[in-house]
Amino acid sequence: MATSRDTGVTPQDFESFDFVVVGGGTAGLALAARIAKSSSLSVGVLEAGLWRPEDPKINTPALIGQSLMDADYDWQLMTVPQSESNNREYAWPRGKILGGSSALNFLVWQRGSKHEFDAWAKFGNKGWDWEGLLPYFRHSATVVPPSSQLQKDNFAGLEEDAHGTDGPVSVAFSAWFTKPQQSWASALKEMGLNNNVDGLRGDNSGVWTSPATLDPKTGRRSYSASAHYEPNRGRENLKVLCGAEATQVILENGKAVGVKYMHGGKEYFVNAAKEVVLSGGSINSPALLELSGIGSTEALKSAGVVLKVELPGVGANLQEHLYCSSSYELVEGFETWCNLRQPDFASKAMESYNSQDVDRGILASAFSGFAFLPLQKYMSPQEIEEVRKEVDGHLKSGYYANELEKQSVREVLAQLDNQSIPRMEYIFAPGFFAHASAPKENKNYFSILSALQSPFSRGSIHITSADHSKKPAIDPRYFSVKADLKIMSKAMKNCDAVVESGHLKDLIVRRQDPDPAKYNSEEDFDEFVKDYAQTEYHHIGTCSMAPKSAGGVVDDRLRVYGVDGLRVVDASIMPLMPSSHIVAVVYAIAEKAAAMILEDHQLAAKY
Ligand SMILES: Cc1cc2nc3c(=O)[nH]c(=O)nc-3n(C[C@H](O)[C@H](O)[C@H](O)COP(=O)(O)OP(=O)(O)OC[C@H]3O[C@@H](n4cnc5c(N)ncnc54)[C@H](O)[C@@H]3O)c2cc1C
Repeated sequence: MATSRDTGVTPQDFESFDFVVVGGGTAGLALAARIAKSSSLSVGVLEAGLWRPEDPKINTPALIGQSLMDADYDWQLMTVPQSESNNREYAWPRGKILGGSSALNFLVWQRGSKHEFDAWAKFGNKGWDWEGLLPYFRHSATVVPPSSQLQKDNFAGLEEDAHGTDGPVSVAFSAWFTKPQQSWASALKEMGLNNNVDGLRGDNSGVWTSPATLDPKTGRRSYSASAHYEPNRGRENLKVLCGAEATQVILENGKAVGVKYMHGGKEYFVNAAKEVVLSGGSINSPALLELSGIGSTEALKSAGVVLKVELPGVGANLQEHLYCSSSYELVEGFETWCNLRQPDFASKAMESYNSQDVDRGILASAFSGFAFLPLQKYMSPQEIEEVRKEVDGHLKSGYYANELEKQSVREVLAQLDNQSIPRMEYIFAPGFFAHASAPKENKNYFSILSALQSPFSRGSIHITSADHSKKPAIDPRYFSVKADLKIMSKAMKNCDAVVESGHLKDLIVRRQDPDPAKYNSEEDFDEFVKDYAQTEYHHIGTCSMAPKSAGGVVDDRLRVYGVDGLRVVDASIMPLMPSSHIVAVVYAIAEKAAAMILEDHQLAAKY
């Protein structure tokens, strides 16, 4: 059973603040801490989950995945059946814990392509281009450069001027690598991918080694509870109430004046003298807006909620990366995360992890091998033309819910020939990371995860009832634009070409997934993807930042249209998916939002 610690705050001392932040997750804690550090304004954070600072499942990097869909840590959400994915319901894990999804995530630290952020600005969001976000990417983290050995052996690199040197989140490179990762990177380079020394400078194309949210001093995960809450716990003007689930934002005369919440089975109200900020994440922020009467007439009517502010974009423009895995059995002689399944190996690994050595070994490691490709690297011009045609058809057919959805899709189409913007990601997993079969005992594997970076499908999230305890209907409409399926299944098929290169061939016994006895043709691979693709946990867009007329929910200062004193600050405001893992983007959004909020109250952020 997971243990938790008390933040020392009760509903009785949580009655009124200048700012009430809903959600002590990635963005919520980063924002709250920056405001509290920079001013004397008071900030109260409501978090549904508990604070678990000593939990090894959270702190130990290589134990990722162990807390997913577990009620002690996770909201345990599922999608509705996905008709284009053989009616599967996908699990959508989300952190329900202080630190939110940054406590559960896979620690990867990336930023995407600068063109994608420039597109955010193009949609009408002043100051949200790459140059406008870069200072906040820097403020959010302290990035430790790799050792010269790591640079030499594992292609790890860093251009120091692009990175933060004194931000709250600790970012560093894993010190443990499995040898086949180097061979995999060499094979991809031989196939024509560029060797990108540092993929975090706005050009993320090619093969590179990614850093992770690791604290090299402790060997632990660095996340928003450890980076933002713990160092600021003593501040008089910052209070965090855990185990408190917000159920409604209360509006008076068009202004958000506070939040109703449940704690210990009782209902309470907390007053917000200046503003309420929703940081509940891409699923819960739109749901809370709808529970509060803010959303589309249709969605609120069918849930039985009285409409207070008509805002049709709430819950629309849902975008998600998906991935699907290929697994490969390795010949004898390599060490991988699979070894951690052996009790002797695992206990020795735990000893070195606890030993305080500089290099804490395998348990302090995270995913680090990445390749980002344009479609042109594995699809023919004719196949790319078919993608264009199909998406063009959807643009004309009424498939997309609003102008922003169309604009964001048109942007991807217009840039499809720009090969510096990746559309596919390959992740090297140093272990068994597949879903169609189980690993064989005492065998080692590596896996290649093929992840769709610029989905054309758009979905939605809406509440189904006025009762906050009922789960929302999550409908990403996976593969409703079939091009998304083709782009993924062709990328998976292309993995064969990668592993058959001279660099890897002799290291592999066989491909285990997709099973070569069953999956060979292009159609077989399509079926495999439909049956086994998984969420990459990167959900965005449901409270998009864009002009209201296009379907936006917040303006470019993240203020909710039609309500005073209410903002949304989390992953849900991204109008177009970046081609990267997104936690670094969420932290940058929170840092930029804190600076804007302080500015709006005639104050300046302190770094
Ligand atoms: C399993 C997993 C793996 C991932 N791997 C990576 C990765 O390796 N790299 C990467 O860059 N990204 C990764 N991501 C994505 C990234 O971590 C998230 O996109 C990001 O953390 C989201 O931040 P957020 O602030 O929007 O939401 P969250 O961090 O999820 O925060 C929302 C918080 O609000 C709380 N909350 C919600 N509703 C209420 C309510 N009504 N009342 C009170 N509290 C509420 C939640 O409990 C939560 O703490 C992963 C995500 C998951 C789940």
